[in-house]
Amino acid sequence: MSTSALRSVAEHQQHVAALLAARHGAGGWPSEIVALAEARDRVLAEPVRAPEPLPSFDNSAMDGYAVRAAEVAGATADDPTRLPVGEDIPAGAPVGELAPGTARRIMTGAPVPHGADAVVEVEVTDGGTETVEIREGRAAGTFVRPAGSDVAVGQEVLAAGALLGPAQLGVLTALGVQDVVVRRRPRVLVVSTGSELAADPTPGSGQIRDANGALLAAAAEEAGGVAVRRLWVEDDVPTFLALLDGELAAGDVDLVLTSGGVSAGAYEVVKDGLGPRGVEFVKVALQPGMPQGSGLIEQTPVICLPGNPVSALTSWEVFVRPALRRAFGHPAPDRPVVRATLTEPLTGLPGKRQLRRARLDRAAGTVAPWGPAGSGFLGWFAGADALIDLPAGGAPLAAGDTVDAWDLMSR
Ligand SMILES: Nc1nc2c(c(=O)[nH]1)N[C@H]1C(S)=C(S)[C@@H](COP(=O)(O)OP(=O)(O)OC[C@H]3O[C@@H](n4cnc5c(N)ncnc54)[C@H](O)[C@@H]3O)O[C@H]1N2
Ligand code: MOO
Repeated sequence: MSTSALRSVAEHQQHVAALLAARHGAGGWPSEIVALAEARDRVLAEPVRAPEPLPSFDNSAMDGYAVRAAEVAGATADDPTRLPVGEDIPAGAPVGELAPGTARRIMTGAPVPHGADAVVEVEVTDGGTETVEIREGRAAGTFVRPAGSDVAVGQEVLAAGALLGPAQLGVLTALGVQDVVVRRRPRVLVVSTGSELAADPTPGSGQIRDANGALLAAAAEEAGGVAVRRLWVEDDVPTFLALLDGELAAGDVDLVLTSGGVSAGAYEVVKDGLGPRGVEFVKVALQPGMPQGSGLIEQTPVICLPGNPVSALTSWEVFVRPALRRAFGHPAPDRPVVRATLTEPLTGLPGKRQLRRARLDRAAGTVAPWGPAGSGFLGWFAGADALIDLPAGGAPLAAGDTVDAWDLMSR
């Protein structure tokens, strides 16, 4: 096939993205309520407003003495102010009172007593427990963290679309939020095709294990989805279609991901089975990942990836992962792309964009190609952590030239 007949990577990306974006129609991606403890890495479907202020009471920012600022205003090292010390206020103590003309020892995070309006840090005192010598004045408000000074009650603390990571789960816990409305995780059905795939852990002659099922299920989960089921089917069109129709009847799948059976051979079960049902099979100007299929079966997006495991995983990264994450509203759908310096010469392909497995040295800003370009080298992929993105037709690159690299360690 001449390269001019190939679909561009960008065009196929748009095609897959449109199919996934339309999955739930005008109503948008469905949401569900989950307990905060289950909400890590989920995407908020609705904003969260603070049900209470944070901090919830005025508290001390320092270990020191709660005082009335006016009473210590003139204190200096040469002319300190001496005050009697009342009851200690450790963190966890209830809010109390500060009698006029006194100070109370107070610890970081402990409630500032009524009457006090400043905290003098222990370092500018003599640390006394009966009486205290204050050696520097402090303006009203000093070292007091007022209630609501971080988050005001009713404030939108997190917007719809926020990803719930450590800081977000922390603030929601601090505010007493117990459950959140999040986008439902996309449900991915992973179907590996090929009569060479062994059901048994010890493959017979000519048989192999289902690497694609494992890597695509893991990829779906890494992207924020759920691999609802992982199936294998032999190269038999009626069996394949019966399996698919049965699975889709349940109506609980957002995306069917097949691998294998899409190229030019005699037993192309996916292409032969789904082509007549309206799924489009094209060749994309990409290596690895040239043969691709995409379409709808029973309103469910079906993306058909090539069988070579390196091709399947690269195709996932290029076409499916960003589109799926965009569809359910993930705020960071794309892998970060870094500009890095090649450690050795590299030449792309005349008519295809090429994604080469590579290792990034993030500190040095360098990238080393990792293994051969062919799509049969899954072992090399397993040792890589980046993909060098070589545009089609690129001139030979020398060590020291810069390239774009997709950082597969960053989400
Ligand atoms: N005459 C041509 N042959 C091929 C072409 C072509 O244009 N003309 N394209 C090549 C390219 S590029 C790719 S990529 C592959 C895609 O082939 P299929 O999608 O049809 O995949 P299969 O033939 O079923 O398998 C290819 C390869 O991958 C292994 N495989 C398949 N499934 C799994 C799995 N679940 N786990 C592990 N390995 C798997 C399979 O055994 C084959 O070795 O076609 C080229 N050929
Ligand atoms: O497109 Mo195939 O993925 O080059 O090996």
